[in-house]
Amino acid sequence: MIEIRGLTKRYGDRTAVDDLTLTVHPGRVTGFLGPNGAGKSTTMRVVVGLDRPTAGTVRVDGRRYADLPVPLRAVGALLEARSAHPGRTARDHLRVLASTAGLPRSRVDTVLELCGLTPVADRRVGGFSLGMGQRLGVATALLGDPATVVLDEPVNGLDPDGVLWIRTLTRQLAAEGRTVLVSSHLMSEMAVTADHLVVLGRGRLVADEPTATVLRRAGTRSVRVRSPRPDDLVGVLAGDGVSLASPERGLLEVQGLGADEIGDRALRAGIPVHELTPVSASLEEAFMDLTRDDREYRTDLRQEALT
Ligand SMILES: Nc1ncnc2c1ncn2[C@@H]1O[C@H](COP(=O)(O)OP(=O)(O)OP(=O)(O)O)[C@@H](O)[C@H]1O
Repeated sequence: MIEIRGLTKRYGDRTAVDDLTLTVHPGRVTGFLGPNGAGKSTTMRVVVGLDRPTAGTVRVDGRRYADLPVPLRAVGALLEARSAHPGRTARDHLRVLASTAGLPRSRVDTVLELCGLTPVADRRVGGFSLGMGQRLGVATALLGDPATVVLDEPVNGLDPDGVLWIRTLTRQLAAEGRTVLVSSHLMSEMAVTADHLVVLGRGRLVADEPTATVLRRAGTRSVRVRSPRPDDLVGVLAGDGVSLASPERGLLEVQGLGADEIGDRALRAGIPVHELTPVSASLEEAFMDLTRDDREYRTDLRQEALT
């Protein structure tokens, strides 16, 4: 379990993480979402002891990172910075780490196999593709058979097979009862991988809830209604909690009422309706809504949303 309490991290006058309180529970995959610069990597670096908090505490299985007897056994991490020496083979890289941490040598073969690296285990890391490097990073994270696994953007650089592999692996790790925190800036990926979502915006917690709840909320956003008597329709629909917009004459976008209620009210008032269409938000739109006020690089995100 990861317990983050009142975590603030500042770099000079820039606040990367702002009073974050969060518990990441075992037995499920927690997706850590947020636009670029939201503070995900910083939080993860603090969790694994690579950065010191400006304020607040982080505990893994009830202990501060510095107090963990064998950190690699407690928490394994894939972070953005590559640390493998390019001249070493994957197997040697893992062997050195295992012997430094006092881990059994047998773990090296186990994680090579788990990460699909057995066929390339004796190749130099310098010649690895981005995807193979990413797999080696995951192998390194799992070397200590840790109860907590932290993966920062693990699908970056992976081909579709690799993406599927990460999805299956993270779910398997969670099913084994581990605590699994996986960051991404893509809601669509997290929606199919994570049981629970934590969303950051500008270093602050924006959402912390089951993926199913986010998806349900993203379900139906508004209803498009076409009528030759839009003004009369506005009269019967307007009210508390209802918002109405008319992007063109004869067309209303209604939020706060379901299609059935709108149809019933129109019928009672004898107003003809020519179209009644519930409009769903895409997952990316739901995510954009959650973080609307918290985006640091708006144009970047728009471009991503289009791809
Ligand atoms: N070492 C550092 N020195 C100065 N500023 C930093 C440092 N690391 C992060 N920041 C700043 O802190 C903020 C949060 O960055 P962070 O990398 O944690 O965000 P992120 O959510 O992981 O985004 P990304 O997906 O782009 O990595 C950003 O504004 C970033 O520029």
